[in-house]
Amino acid sequence: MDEEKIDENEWGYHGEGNKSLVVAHAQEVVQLPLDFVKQLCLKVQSERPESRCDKDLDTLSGYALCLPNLARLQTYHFAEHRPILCVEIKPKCGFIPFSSDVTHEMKHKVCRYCMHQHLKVATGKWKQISKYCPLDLYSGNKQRMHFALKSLLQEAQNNLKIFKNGELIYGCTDARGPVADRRELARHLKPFFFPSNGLAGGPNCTRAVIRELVRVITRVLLSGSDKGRVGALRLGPGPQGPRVCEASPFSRTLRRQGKNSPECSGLPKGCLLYKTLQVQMLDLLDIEGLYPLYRRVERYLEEFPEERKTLQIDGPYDEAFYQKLLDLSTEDDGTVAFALTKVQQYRVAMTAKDCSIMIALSPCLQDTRSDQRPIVPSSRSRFTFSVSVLDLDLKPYESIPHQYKLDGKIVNYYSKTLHAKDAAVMPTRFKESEDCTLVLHKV
Ligand SMILES: O=P(O)(O)O[C@@H]1[C@@H](OP(=O)(O)O)[C@H](OP(=O)(O)O)[C@H](O)[C@H](OP(=O)(O)O)[C@H]1OP(=O)(O)O
Ligand SMILES: Nc1ncnc2c1ncn2[C@@H]1O[C@H](COP(=O)(O)OP(=O)(O)OP(=O)(O)O)[C@@H](O)[C@H]1O
Repeated sequence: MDEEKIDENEWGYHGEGNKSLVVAHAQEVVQLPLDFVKQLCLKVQSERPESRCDKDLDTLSGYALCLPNLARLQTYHFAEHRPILCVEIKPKCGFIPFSSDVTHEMKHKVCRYCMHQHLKVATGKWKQISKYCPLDLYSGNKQRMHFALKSLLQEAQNNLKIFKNGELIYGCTDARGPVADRRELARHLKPFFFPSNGLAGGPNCTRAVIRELVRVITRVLLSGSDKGRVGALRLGPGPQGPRVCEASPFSRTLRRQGKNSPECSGLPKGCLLYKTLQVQMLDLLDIEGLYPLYRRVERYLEEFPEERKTLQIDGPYDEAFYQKLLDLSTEDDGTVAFALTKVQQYRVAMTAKDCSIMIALSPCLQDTRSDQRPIVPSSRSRFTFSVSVLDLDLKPYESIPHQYKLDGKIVNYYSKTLHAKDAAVMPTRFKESEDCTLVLHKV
């Protein structure tokens, strides 16, 4: 920061430990010298993935967000000398739309993530289709959750990153490939999960280590107390819409085995996944039902542009804004007020559909008690952990038309791909039946 401009009044006492005194900046946003920003840009340029380099850092504003490093443990700030593992998951939308405004039948069967995969591969964003399905992760069923996490480990895309002591050791920077392979990952993880035994290397070791990681992450994701205000956003007695996505390889395998649908355990109410899903489900109408309401607000704003502030389109996202989110009625009375409430709820839901969960784990000593801090056990180890949510800046009002177009594109492309696949299978079927006919001919 520019020394001359640093003002002590913008800083406040935060706390202190044995060695450090911690002060926090009054704003979130901090001011930076322009030269520093320019130099920083040059320094990090070579490390940026090619696919992101079309975007330049804003070197002229001189402002930046100052955030805690969530790859570090958030419950135990002064234990930084202990090794820290951090798993970042971007789970995406965990439910299938239940709105009656949905016109594409496919959207009631296959989740958006699984459909979107086909478009992403076709456009070269990723190389191959992932077996990950958010509905498996959000199912609360351990078997399904393990499958979802293993699928993320196979094909991380931008949905999984793993950091060791703050440094990225596993994940994808872009379609050109992963940062490391599973064997290398297991080598990094082994001291965390098998600290004192000489587990031999090789594929069995890799499998054992990955299994431990998957189990620990599942336990953490299912943990949590039922505190916090998100409880107020509960959408009724239980989850709505289908609980299984027809495209998930997990449910497809079960169907092939004659089991209709996998067991749905449901998520414990206090856990972060449950809370995230509740917020995502504020998207009550789906983009198809929402878009005409957005148009209504737009028409109103065209006529009364000065109202933009009163309607809190660009914030402030304060108590009054929060209170409006609680009105879950879907009965349209034709007013701008109704349309605006649904638009704002949609923006909040979209934010929750795109946020990331950071799970930081640090091995703890055998005598650490779980009433001192949250602890998750693995077979041979115990970890103290913290869970944080990242990327919660509200999705802009202006992105709604883009959402509407993208939705149509995703569904149409998916339907077209399925159709093409069916058509490709058909001639084979005819061929098979012709072969059969030949066998049955009289001789
Ligand atoms: O629309 P989606 O589902 O593709 O989500 C976008 C993300 O793509 P993903 O599917 O996760 O690979 C996309 O992620 P990437 O930049 O592709 O890693 C962004 O998070 C984007 O948000 P924003 O527009 O930058 O605020 C996200 O856009 P929003 O739809 O959340 O606005
Ligand atoms: N406070 C933080 N602590 C640790 N890592 C962070 C923090 N904020 C961001 N990151 C890292 O930087 C990445 C990008 O951050 P973020 O998702 O907030 O950017 P974004 O531009 O909003 O991305 P997108 O729009 O693609 O979701 C995250 O995936 C995470 O790995």
